[in-house]
Amino acid sequence: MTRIAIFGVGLIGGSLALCFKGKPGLTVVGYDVRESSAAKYVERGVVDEMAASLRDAAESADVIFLCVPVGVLDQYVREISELRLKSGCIITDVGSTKSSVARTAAALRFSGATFIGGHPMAGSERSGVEAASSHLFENAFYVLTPEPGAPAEAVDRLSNLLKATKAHIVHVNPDEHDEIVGAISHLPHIIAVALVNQIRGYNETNPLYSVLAAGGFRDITRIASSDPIVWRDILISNREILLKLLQGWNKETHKFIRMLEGKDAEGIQEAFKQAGAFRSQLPERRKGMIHSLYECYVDVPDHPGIIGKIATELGNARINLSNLQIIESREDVPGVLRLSFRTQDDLDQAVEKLSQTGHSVHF
Ligand SMILES: NC(=O)C1=CN([C@@H]2O[C@H](COP(=O)(O)OP(=O)(O)OC[C@H]3O[C@@H](n4cnc5c(N)ncnc54)[C@H](O)[C@@H]3O)[C@@H](O)[C@H]2O)C=CC1
Ligand SMILES: O=C(O)C(=O)Cc1ccc(O)cc1
Repeated sequence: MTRIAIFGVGLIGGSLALCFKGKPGLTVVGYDVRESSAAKYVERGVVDEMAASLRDAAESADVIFLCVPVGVLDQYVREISELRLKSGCIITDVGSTKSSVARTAAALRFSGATFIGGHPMAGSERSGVEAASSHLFENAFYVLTPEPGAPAEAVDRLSNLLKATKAHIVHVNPDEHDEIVGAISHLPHIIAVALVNQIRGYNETNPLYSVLAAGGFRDITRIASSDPIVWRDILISNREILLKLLQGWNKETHKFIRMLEGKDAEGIQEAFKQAGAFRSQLPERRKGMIHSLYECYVDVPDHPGIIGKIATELGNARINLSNLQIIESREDVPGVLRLSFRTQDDLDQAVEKLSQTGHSVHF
């Protein structure tokens, strides 16, 4: 039996637990400092057992997953290094930054255990075990950041275990990870929050701002609803890289200021053209930072009942819809529905079914 201990059974810890639970040869033990989190994961039954203490969970584990906010990660790693761990035990984490925890772990001795940093590159703006899903990591990248001297046997064992997530394992150096993920995930979160707060300010004097906020605003700001504690810790942990990235962002916004001041129509057009060309090259259906679910868009002509009709068609074909959102629903323009599914298979079946029945489906 391989005993897996999950510390911090929230969105990511709970999703990992659901991937492992019920697999032959695996037992999943949960531990959370917060009573409210522990009560929720026990109630949802995402783990086989609940540990009474961090020591109990760690000392009996073959693999330990640290799924706590980045700000307390180093402290957990230090605490665990002082325990009598099983020989061959693997300690890994899921933190969104990797340099700090890698440095902390490299300076510690784990007597017979190995630390291997990790970061599943999938998630959502939701948090807590109630948002956990065994499908969360399917098709996403799962970054591992093993030290050059880490035993290959331990890295292979962890990679094999992670097959249960259906994610693609990639090895990246911790500093390079923080630079890239800073740019593609942390900076966008800052921009989304800053943008929402800018509009929130205008809305205080005129509530029409939020009334009229349409699909584009919602699309670009979804991640502004992310957990404040988790993101406070990520940004502080990656602050040096983010300060450089924000200078780059300032340059980009200044380009627009100059183009608008100079009425540079060609420059504006070119900026949209270049951005569109790069964006259209991004992997379409691979899950990752942008798509947290399997999604497609369906054009809906503006007549009553069409939304119900589409939902019924999918229901009759036993295709499970996980979410449905109207992106645009003004009376004078055709609408767009965003349909979300939990698996690639459901999405593929839905696309086939809706295309057969004459709907225009796109991604
Ligand atoms: N949210 C996301 O989409 C992703 C998050 N991550 C990383 O996963 C880790 C966990 O994030 P989530 O699962 O989203 O958060 P969450 O808030 O859903 O879960 C965090 C869990 O850690 C527990 N916890 C333990 N010690 C804590 C302490 N001292 N202070 C606060 N909470 C404590 C909480 O009770 C909670 O159950 C973070 O390090 C984050 O950077 C990685 C990939 C995606
Ligand atoms: O919801 C989204 O698009 C995300 O960006 C999810 C996410 C959040 C944090 C991570 O470290 C990795 C992925």
